Amino acid sequence: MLPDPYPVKPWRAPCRGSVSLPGSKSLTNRALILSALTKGTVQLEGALVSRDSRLLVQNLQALGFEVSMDEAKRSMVIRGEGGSIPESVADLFVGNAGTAARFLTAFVCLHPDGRYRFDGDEEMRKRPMEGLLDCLTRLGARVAFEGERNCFPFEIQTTGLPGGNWSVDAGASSQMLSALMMVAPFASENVFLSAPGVRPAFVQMTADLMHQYGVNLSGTPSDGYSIPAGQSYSPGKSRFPIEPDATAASYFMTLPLVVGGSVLVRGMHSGLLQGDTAYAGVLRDLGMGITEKEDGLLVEAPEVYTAEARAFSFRTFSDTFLTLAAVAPLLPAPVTISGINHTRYQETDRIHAMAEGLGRAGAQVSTDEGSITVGPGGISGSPKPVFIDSYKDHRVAMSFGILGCRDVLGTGEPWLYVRDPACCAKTFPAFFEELELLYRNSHDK
Ligand SMILES: O=C(O)C1=C[C@@H](OP(=O)(O)O)[C@@H](O)[C@H](O)C1
Ligand SMILES: C=C(OP(=O)(O)O)C(=O)O
Repeated sequence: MLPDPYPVKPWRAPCRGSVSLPGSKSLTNRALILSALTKGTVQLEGALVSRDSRLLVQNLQALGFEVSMDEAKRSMVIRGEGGSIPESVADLFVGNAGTAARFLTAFVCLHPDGRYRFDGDEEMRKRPMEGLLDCLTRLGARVAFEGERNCFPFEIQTTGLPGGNWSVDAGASSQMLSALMMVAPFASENVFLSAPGVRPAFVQMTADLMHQYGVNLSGTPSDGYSIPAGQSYSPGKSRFPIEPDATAASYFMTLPLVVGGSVLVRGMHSGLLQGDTAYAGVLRDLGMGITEKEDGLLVEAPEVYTAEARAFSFRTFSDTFLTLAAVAPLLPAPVTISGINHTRYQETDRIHAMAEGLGRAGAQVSTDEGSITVGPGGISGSPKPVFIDSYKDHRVAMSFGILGCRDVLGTGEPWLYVRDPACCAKTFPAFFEELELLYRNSHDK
């Protein structure tokens, strides 16, 4: 059990060594859905074992699928039902997992005569579902809301999916489009699916993974996709490897900026399916050394950072904006991060959470609806401890966990405390343990 609040240990030595990452959340949860739609058994290797993937596994089990998990081996075995959903009635709980919420809502609609009740955490009850529910309703589903309209909890009555033109307003979350793409091959006729203005990165990942599972679709995130009916999913091999999580990588890639030295982030490279690999480009722009090695990405602190104001759009890899925002006060000039208005409706209002935490740490921060600007300085050697509220958001906790590694007091004594560090369990249960391991490795003489 981690202490709460968690005192982050400041580093007295430059970083050295390597780190291994958990499996990608986005790929694990997509592969679980696609595997459940195959006609055979698929074993996922290197899968993410965390709250978000467990929720998807438990819900698939509640829907009658055979799914087993070997946590130590990071392996999951799923028996697909070829596009059928065994149970016609189930009670599903999606926690605060956006992927589970959106993917499963579309997935259950494959049942020709189903009735499913959905609920989630209090925070999930506020997250956007409207575009997806509107589209599914137009396709024949009926939704009864227990509380606020277009929010969890609700009961959805399903009738199977007709083909034709499907369009979805996925501006609030690209997961709504991904959810519909994955079930579209089982519609009764060919589907043309469009979502004008969608953020493309995770949609491209969905298309790529569908290809890897043997399904034909043509198009692009911005133009829409044609998805022929009558296809079936099969990865063409019984073991399917899951990439390491590129968003999780961002924390350790940023560590040398805070403490100096270098780190090898195992398994990371620019050719992964995950759009969040683009974060490496931001670090490179800031002057960090990024070298592709055979076994991962070597990230090195530069001697000096460019002392000019910087502006970055994080629109297509916004899960990593928190990582940069947290350490921005340590840079010599202001940093503006834009394109992130949608993150106000994720695990928490992320722009607010980051601004509030950085303010507590003494940083100069300004925000508007879709951006945050963080000035240099302000993280001074005040002996007063800084307590960071995680807002139950794993990425807030992990980002500030990296900032706390800077030895601002010059004594090695903790100055930054992360409240509710256990919220990392959403995607990276061992985050603080991995950070401590790297600390020990770097401080070993
Ligand atoms: O499809 C996915 O796996 C994801 C899409 C993104 O969500 P939004 O499209 O809601 O921004 C991202 O923030 C989330 O962590 C994972
Ligand atoms: C936005 C995120 O998660 P979710 O899948 O719940 O949308 C995230 O992991 O940063």
